[in-house]
Amino acid sequence: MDQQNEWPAPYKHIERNDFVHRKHKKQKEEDIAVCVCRYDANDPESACGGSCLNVLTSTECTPGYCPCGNFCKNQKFQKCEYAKLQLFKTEGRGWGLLAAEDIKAGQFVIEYCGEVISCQEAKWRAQRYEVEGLKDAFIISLDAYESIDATSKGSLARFINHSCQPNCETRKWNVLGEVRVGIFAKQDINAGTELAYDYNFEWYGGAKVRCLCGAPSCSGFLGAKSRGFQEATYLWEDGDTRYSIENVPVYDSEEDEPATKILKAIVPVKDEMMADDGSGYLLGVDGMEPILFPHSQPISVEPLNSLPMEMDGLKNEIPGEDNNYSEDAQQRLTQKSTMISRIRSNSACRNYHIDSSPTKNSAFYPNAKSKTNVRRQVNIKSVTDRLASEDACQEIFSCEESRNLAASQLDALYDEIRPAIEEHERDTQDSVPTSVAEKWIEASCNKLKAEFDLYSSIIKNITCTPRRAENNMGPQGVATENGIKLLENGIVKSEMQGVVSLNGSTF
Ligand SMILES: C[S@@+](CC[C@H](N)C(=O)[O-])C[C@H]1O[C@@H](n2cnc3c(N)ncnc32)[C@H](O)[C@@H]1O
Repeated sequence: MDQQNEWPAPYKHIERNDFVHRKHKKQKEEDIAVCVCRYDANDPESACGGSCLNVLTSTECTPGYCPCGNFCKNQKFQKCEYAKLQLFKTEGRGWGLLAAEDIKAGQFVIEYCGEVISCQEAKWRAQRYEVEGLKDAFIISLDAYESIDATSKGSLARFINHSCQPNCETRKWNVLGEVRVGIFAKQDINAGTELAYDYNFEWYGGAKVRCLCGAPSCSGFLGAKSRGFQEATYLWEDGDTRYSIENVPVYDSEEDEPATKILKAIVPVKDEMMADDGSGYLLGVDGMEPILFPHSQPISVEPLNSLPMEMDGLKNEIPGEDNNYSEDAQQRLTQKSTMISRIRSNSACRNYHIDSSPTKNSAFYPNAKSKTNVRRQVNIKSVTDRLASEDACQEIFSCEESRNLAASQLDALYDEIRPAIEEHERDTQDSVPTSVAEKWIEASCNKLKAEFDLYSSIIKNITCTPRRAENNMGPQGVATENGIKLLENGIVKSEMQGVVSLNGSTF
């Protein structure tokens, strides 16, 4: 067997993500989530087990802040608490990874490490790799804005193949303020079983690759449901037989199929794994426990269990069709008003997202319509022109003044915190410090309250105070230019009779 088949293509083994387009974030003290666990020597679960508040929100405890100190069990990414794993050569799917010990359902298996790059860079790289003829794709999506590329730097997780009936899954965790991707067991996995997860929605391979997972419900291609896959333009090359079905043993019936498949395993000893091949790359798995299997001895690999396929539940938040406003109305939006459109809490990160770029989504979903908060502006003067009561007009003007003040305070705050927002947009695009978000929320609430007071005052005074004489008003019952439609048959008609009808009562 030549060198190319004997070893995987060289790559640098890392156990921490390498940030290529930005710096690693420094977690701010105010953003550290501290749990309320207390270590109890008689109960190992007490030190940040399944009921730890941080575990429940997929957040690792921060060393030095966790009340359980060194007993804390919720620092698995940070401490690289991986399962024992074994690299092996599959039939037809290149290299794969198998469990070298029994793994429990839910157990953290390994982190998917690589270079953290922007999604744009991921697209470029995927195209470049395809042009360069790389058959294996190692880019997975981290979030809407970033991807992890394990092509030239990565952890052993880069060798985990895809299955449409996987025994593992990816989960995102917040570790010291950064989102990291872990491979977790979906079920109990016996030693010797190949590990696999469903690449759908994670897949950023440029090329369409026929799936050889062998599952009865196989979708046919890798990542057939993912975004990267749909954008790919791939021409199947005639000579490309690597992933052809012919290369895979076919069993006519269950009796024909051996209970365990003997596969060629690569069983490097630790020194070999860490050996520098002189090219600047380290082959294999430094930092791992020595592999259990003796050198060159064939190992038995259990086929993946045939479980019903579980579809990834990922929902793309593509704005829907529920926009009741006209194109004109949308165009009237100023950029600033749309900048302050949305603050959403991010349960995985416990931070807040201040969306200053409403058009951002469209870059990723070119066909998606952006959902903007269009609000009709009320022409206050046109309303007060219709009211005979000076007090009513004064009340509305005063509410309007408060609303304007709150709006300008929000604008000023935006200018003040824009550097922080923009820094985080560039860095993670996903979060800003809690203190910034809190200020923002407070100012937004003040503005909303002021708006509410203003509109309440308008409605109250329109319905409960006398109007000016009809010849001083616009078309009867309809204030066309301000978007408020006065009730034609109820209030106005009653008012002309000298009474105002409210909820069916006559005053
Ligand atoms: C993340 S790598 C996995 C490790 C890879 N097998 C190797 O040898 O380095 C993903 C690549 O493995 C191959 N692969 C993974 N799962 C596969 C499957 N179910 N069927 C066919 N090829 C698969 C594809 O070439 C894919 O681009």
